[in-house]
Amino acid sequence: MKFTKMHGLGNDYVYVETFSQPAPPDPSSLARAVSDRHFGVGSDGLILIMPSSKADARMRMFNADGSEGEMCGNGVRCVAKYVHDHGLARRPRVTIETGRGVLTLDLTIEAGRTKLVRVDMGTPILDSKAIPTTLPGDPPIDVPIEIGGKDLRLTAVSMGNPHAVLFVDDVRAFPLEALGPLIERHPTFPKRVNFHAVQVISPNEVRMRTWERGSGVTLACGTGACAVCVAGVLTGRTGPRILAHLPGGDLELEWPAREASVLMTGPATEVFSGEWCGA
Ligand SMILES: N[C@H](CCC[C@H](N)C(=O)O)C(=O)O
Repeated sequence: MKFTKMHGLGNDYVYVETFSQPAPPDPSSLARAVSDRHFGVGSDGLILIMPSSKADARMRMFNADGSEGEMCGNGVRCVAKYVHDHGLARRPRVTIETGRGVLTLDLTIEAGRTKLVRVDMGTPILDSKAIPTTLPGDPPIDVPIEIGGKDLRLTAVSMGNPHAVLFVDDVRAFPLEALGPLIERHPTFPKRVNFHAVQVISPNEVRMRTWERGSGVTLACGTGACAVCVAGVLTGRTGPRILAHLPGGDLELEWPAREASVLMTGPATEVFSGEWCGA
C-alpha cells in the first residue's frame, strides 16, 4: 500500500489514495498502526483520499486511536494539494467531499505545486444537540463547569466535528496534558470533544493550543482554529477576522456574519511517500 506523508502546520497524517489502489479493509486499525511514532510511520492519524460521485475527491479521516472524525481542516487542505499536485484535478479550485458536506478550496500554486489553500469550511453548527453537548445554550457560551477540580468556562461549537473553547490569560501556562483528556471524555460531550485553550492578544490575533479527540496534543487544528474564530465573535472577544498562532504555525480565519461560512487559509506540505508493508 502506497502512502504519502503530509502536514498542515505540523498536524501530520498518513495519506492513502484509493483512486489507483484498493481501499484498506480496516482503516481504523491501520490508523492505529501507521500513527505509532516508534512502531509505525508516525502521525496524528490516517486520511483516505477516495473517489467521489459529487466532488473531485472524498476525504475520510481517522485519529491515532482509530476513531473516525467527521472533518479535518488541516487534512482537507492537504487533500486538495494532493488532488491538484498529483494530477487528479489540475485546477486552482477543487471540491472535496467530507463529513461536513462538499467543501470548495482555492489553491495558491507556485511552480506547479500547491503552497497555500483557502477553504470555505461551511457554517458553524451552533445547536447544542447537534454539536453535541449537554451544556446549556445554542450555542453554549462561556458556560461554567468544573472539570478536574478547575472552574472552566466553555464555549462549544461544531465545524462538522465538536469543539470546546476556553479563553485563558496565559495559554503557555495552561495544563493542557492534564486537563485535555478529562475535557475530551467529560460526559457533557457524548461524542467526546476537541479542546482548545486560547489567549486573546488583540481583537484580531490569538494564540491557541489544542488537545484533539482521539489524538491528544497536536501542533495545529484547522477546524479548531475555525471554532476559536467563531467563539471569539460569539463572546465579543475578537472581531470577524483573526490571525491564529498555533504551535506549528499560523492560520488566517474569517467569519464575516452569523449565517456565513468560516473561511480558513493556511499552508499544506508534502514531506515524503513510501510503501506500508503491513507490519
Ligand atoms: N486536526 C484536525 C481536526 C481533527 C479532529 C479530530 N481529532 C476529531 O476527532 O474531530 C483539523 O485540522 O481540523
